[in-house]
Amino acid sequence: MLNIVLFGPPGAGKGTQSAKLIEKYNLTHISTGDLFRKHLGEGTELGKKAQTFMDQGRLVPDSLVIDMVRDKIKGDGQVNGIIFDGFPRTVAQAEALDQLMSELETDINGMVALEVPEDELRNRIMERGKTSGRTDDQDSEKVTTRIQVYEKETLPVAEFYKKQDKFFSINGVGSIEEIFNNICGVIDQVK
Ligand SMILES: Nc1ncnc2c1ncn2[C@@H]1O[C@H](COP(=O)(O)OP(=O)(O)OP(=O)(O)O)[C@@H](O)[C@H]1O
Ligand SMILES: Nc1ncnc2c1ncn2[C@@H]1O[C@H](COP(=O)(O)O)[C@@H](O)[C@H]1O
Repeated sequence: MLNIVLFGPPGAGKGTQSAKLIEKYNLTHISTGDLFRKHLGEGTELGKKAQTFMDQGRLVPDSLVIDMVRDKIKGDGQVNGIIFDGFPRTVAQAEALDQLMSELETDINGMVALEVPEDELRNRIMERGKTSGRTDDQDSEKVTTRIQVYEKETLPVAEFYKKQDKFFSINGVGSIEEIFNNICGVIDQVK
């Protein structure tokens, strides 16, 4: 299996690049944000529990996220590999993912981090908010909270993968194609 964590702040381009990567490498896409939005749309209990946190731009509690990812992976059955997008977002989630990978007798090949300056992130998110229907995209204060939460709670996850020699940084500014080619360069190295 080829398992990649696509990492970066809100608006860095993880979803955009994931769509291209799953096609090229025949992988499964697990975006915890997309999964929560699906639960929200279907009005499930999990969706209701996640909504308050998502509306405020805060992280959904680890136990809910980890159980959802475990169910998704086990439910998907045999796959070629997985692109994780927006997960893990805390060190506890990263530890749980390692545990999950070992249960499946596989491992994370690498983390690819998209680096994008804050001004550019804000522009991208506010632009996306015009059409995404995401309430957390349309309010500048919520965007600020999401970026602060990323810096405080999520950036330490990069250290977790650096310690395992699995961290690769990519410039996330430029054309989508150019960034894609650079990510593929890393994946071809770790696969
Ligand atoms: N290289 C790029 N240059 C300019 N805009 C981009 C680039 N890549 C993606 N975008 C745009 O920026 C916005 C955010 O991209 P995307 O949704 O892929 O980010 P994300 O990291 O998945 O965000 P989030 O974590 O908030 O869901 C989208 O509107 C997308 O079209
Ligand atoms: N891995 C996650 N941990 C906690 N909370 C999460 C996680 N993934 C998504 N969320 C919640 O959903 C929104 C939107 O996520 P995007 O990745 O930006 O689509 C996020 O702000 C959290 O509230």
